[in-house]
Amino acid sequence: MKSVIYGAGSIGRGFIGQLFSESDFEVVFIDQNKELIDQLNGRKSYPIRFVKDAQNWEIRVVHVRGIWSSDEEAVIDEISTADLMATSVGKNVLPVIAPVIASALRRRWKLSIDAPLNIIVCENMVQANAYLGELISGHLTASETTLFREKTGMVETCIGRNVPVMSPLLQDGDPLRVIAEDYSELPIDRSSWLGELLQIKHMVPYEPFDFYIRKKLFMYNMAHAVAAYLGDILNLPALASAIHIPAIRYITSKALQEISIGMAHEYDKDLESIILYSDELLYRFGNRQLGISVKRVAQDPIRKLGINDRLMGAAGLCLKHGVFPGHIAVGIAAAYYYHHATDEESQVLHSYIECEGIGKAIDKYSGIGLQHPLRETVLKLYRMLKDQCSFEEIIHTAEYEKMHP
Ligand SMILES: NC(=O)C1=CN([C@@H]2O[C@H](COP(=O)(O)OP(=O)(O)OC[C@H]3O[C@@H](n4cnc5c(N)ncnc54)[C@H](O)[C@@H]3O)[C@@H](O)[C@H]2O)C=CC1
Ligand SMILES: O=P(O)(O)OC[C@H]1O[C@](O)(CO)[C@@H](O)[C@@H]1O
Repeated sequence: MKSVIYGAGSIGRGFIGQLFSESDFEVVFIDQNKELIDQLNGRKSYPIRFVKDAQNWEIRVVHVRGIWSSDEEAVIDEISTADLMATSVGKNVLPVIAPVIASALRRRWKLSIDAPLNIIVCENMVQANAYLGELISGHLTASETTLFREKTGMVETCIGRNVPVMSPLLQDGDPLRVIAEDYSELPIDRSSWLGELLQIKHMVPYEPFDFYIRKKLFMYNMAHAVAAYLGDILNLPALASAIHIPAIRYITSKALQEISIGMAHEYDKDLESIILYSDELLYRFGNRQLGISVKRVAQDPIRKLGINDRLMGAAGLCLKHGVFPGHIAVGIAAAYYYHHATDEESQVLHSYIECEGIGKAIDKYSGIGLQHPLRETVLKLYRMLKDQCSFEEIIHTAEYEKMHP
């Protein structure tokens, strides 16, 4: 049985590749990084080093090879004959790979391969599966779109394992090595899987799935983002260092408390178990060995400030249930304040704020218009950050705003 993974980066190699390989699939990676592909083809295996507190241990992922994404004919050939597929390229890259997947599916139908192809879409986004499905349909005719719906499962998941961007230090002498957390569950939305489930190690089908995807994005990713944007203000390179700063830990844990209440109400879940998950997150964020950088977590602030993404999506859910998300608002203000020479989106955001002002920016990018209940709070907090107020003053304001929404 053959699996194809589009994207041989942190999650491709550091998570999905391992699970597919350990489930006895051959793993074919597609990536634009030619050097990486050549190395995978030369060695047919790679190491994953798991790090936890002071311990670490290594496994070897075997039965792998690679295809360079510019060799489009080979890519189409591999996808058209795959038994299972996943993507882990980043949300912004999905429009680039969609036409190639469409061509591969067309080839598959021409070859009369009748078995459904399930594509697990491993990107940090609510309904990334539907999004990629629409992008693919955009390259198919009406009758092909019908075939697409009948024969392709666009599978929704949420990735809980954290895998850093690999630096030479983390690679520790092997460019193929990936460092990872040992968290292994791969939850999927059962209703989006077509046909009989394949046996994939650690894959757990859930139905309904909404709770799981929102728990990941609005709790894990939201809290990670809050800590990262605040950590950047202190020029901290490592996320683990940020979360060990008492004021940042306090704001992040209060933001988690806000969304925990929102989530418990929205999904009629036991608050205690959600709070336990929040505590687990704060602990996991402190894993220094994992080498997660502030820059990686903070990257692409425009995407992360989107109305349904981790910050505004979480804030919206809180407001829906009568919880004023004053501490999540600190994260939103800090994301608008984020400005890095190497982060394109932060450059665009910064220029827009310079020209049009922060008021117009929060309306345009996060839908925080004149009537929005968070508007005054975000504006106030943003200005405080700009005036270099201390985190203690920011916390004081966030708490005042909570009491006087
Ligand atoms: N790293 C993590 O801990 C987690 C990441 N995710 C999500 O997983 C997805 C992938 O993230 P990472 O693996 O961290 O990113 P990454 O940057 O490490 O990997 C992406 C890979 O895709 C390749 N790529 C980019 N454009 C391509 C193209 N046009 N054709 C072929 N290959 C291309 C890159 O060369 C790279 O190897 C993202 O959507 C991310 O939000 C989700 C949860 C955890
Ligand atoms: O991958 P994105 O969407 O840029 O978001 C980064 C977040 O995703 C992760 O890679 C894990 O979900 C974290 O490092 C961080 O919280």
